[in-house]
Amino acid sequence: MSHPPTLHSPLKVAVVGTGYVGLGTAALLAYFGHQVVGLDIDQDKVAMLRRGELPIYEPGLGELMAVCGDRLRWTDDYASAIPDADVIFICVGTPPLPGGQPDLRYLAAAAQDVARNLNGKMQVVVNKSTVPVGTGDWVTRIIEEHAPDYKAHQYNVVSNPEFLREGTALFDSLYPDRLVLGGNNEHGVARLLELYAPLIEQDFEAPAHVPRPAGYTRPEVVATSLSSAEMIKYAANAFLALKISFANEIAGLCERVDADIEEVVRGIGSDTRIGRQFLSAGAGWGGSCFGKDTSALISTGEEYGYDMPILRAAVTINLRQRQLIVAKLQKHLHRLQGKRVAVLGMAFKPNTDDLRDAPAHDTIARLNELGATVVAHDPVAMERARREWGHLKYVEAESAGAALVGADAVILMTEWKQYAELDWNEAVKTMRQPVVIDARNVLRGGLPGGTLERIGRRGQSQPQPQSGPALHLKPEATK
Ligand SMILES: NC(=O)c1ccc[n+]([C@@H]2O[C@H](COP(=O)([O-])OP(=O)(O)OC[C@H]3O[C@@H](n4cnc5c(N)ncnc54)[C@H](O)[C@@H]3O)[C@@H](O)[C@H]2O)c1
Ligand SMILES: O=c1ccn([C@@H]2O[C@H](COP(=O)(O)OP(=O)(O)O[C@H]3O[C@H](CO)[C@@H](O)[C@H](O)[C@H]3O)[C@@H](O)[C@H]2O)c(=O)[nH]1
Repeated sequence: MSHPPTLHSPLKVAVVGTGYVGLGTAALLAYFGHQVVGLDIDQDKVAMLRRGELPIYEPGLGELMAVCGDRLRWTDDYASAIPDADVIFICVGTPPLPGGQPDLRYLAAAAQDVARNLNGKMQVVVNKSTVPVGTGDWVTRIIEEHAPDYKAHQYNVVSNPEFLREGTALFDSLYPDRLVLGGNNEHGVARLLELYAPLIEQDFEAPAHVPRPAGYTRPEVVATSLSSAEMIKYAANAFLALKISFANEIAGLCERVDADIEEVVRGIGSDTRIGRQFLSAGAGWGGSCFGKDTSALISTGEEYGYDMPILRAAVTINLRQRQLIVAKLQKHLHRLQGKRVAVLGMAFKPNTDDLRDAPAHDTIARLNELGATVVAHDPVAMERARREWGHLKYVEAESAGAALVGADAVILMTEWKQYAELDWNEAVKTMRQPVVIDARNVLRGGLPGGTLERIGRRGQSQPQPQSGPALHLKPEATK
């Protein structure tokens, strides 16, 4: 493991909320040499972190934290974290309310507790949570109301939205495309530039387990107004979600006209104006952000009497995509009552145990409704599913191979590397009916002795003779 940089002016940082974003922020800043305290009201989380355990599965994060030593500590006590901090990041959750708007109660509570513990000496409050435009000003007002030593304009909140992806949080944090800093608090923005200097200059030794990619130089610093920074975060996620829905819509047409979405995407994505990323057709997007943030943007539009038809369509296509998976199953198995269906992958994407808005949830729920017996497996999310998916009926499988034994069909829901690397030609021989629904377009080639359905690609509706071409991996699936 490599060593962190020697900072000329380490700052004291408090990170409020130790979810994916809070942990990523705390680890990054401590790695850069700052003194960081992570604060959470969830005492179990704090106890785990103090024991050196991670409450989430995020590759490489534990290793990075381990080299930070006593530059990184954890607390549930605002009074021990806030008064000493030069910079305070708010990273609490903003989950969706039933109407689509974000629930800002955690943010309000955190802002009040931060305010009550400020020391009146030019501390900088930074919002990293994803919030609707105008929220930063609202947080400033909360601080004005609750900070005992408030001085006019001193605490104007700075917005520093986060763009990390779960599963690759460290890579995204160490080598970001851009750093967005929004606000009219000159002192605050200057402090953030100082805090992020190692990142902006790329003046740190890359950790051995997250090497700097070839050709990467430094992030672009995008300085904006507070409102623009808040809007950038939503617009970025909405655009990525839109790209995926576009690919899925075209994939549906490909199936009907006998074209192949993978070839089409390669063809359009090689145009640099379009780009190849986020055009993988499949079960659609899930996770804690895309669904929540597209809904939040649509509901902000509604607040202003402004319709957002493109975004509404992206959401509709995403829902349709989830239904498509079971429809493909019905095409081969017809009535699903009493059929045994293996589901490989529960998390919303590989390399995370996050189950929020995972497409697998809706698939299992629908299979439950239709009376199928579900056998499910995930390399890391099984335990979390036990806690969070108690309302679903499924049998846990010990391994992917075990899930397939005696099954009438298998749905590959999450493109975990180990699923792609299964010896599929052998595995399907253990099934009662060798029907494979590849909902992430990971498997290539034919499936001798089996029936393969994919998204937007020519499938293989009948078992092929054993002499047919064997399956091999899509190259990206092994990265
Ligand atoms: N998950 C991601 O990949 C990601 C990426 C970019 C941005 N975001 C945004 O960042 C924010 C945080 O997301 P997350 O996924 O890290 O959330 P999370 O739900 O994983 O974690 C939030 C944490 O905040 C804590 N918390 C709640 N109220 C608190 C309070 N008053 N004081 C202290 N701690 C409190 C919770 O106990 C929890 O540990 C959200 O707005 C999200 O949209 C998330
Ligand atoms: O071509 C693609 C790419 C992704 N997905 C799906 O889209 C979802 C989201 O994937 P990804 O964006 O990789 O993960 P997140 O961790 O949700 O990250 C998104 O949401 C975060 C929270 O706001 C942002 O910070 C990130 O920049 C943004 O990429 C997952 O279900 C993926 O399976 C596809 O279906 N096709």
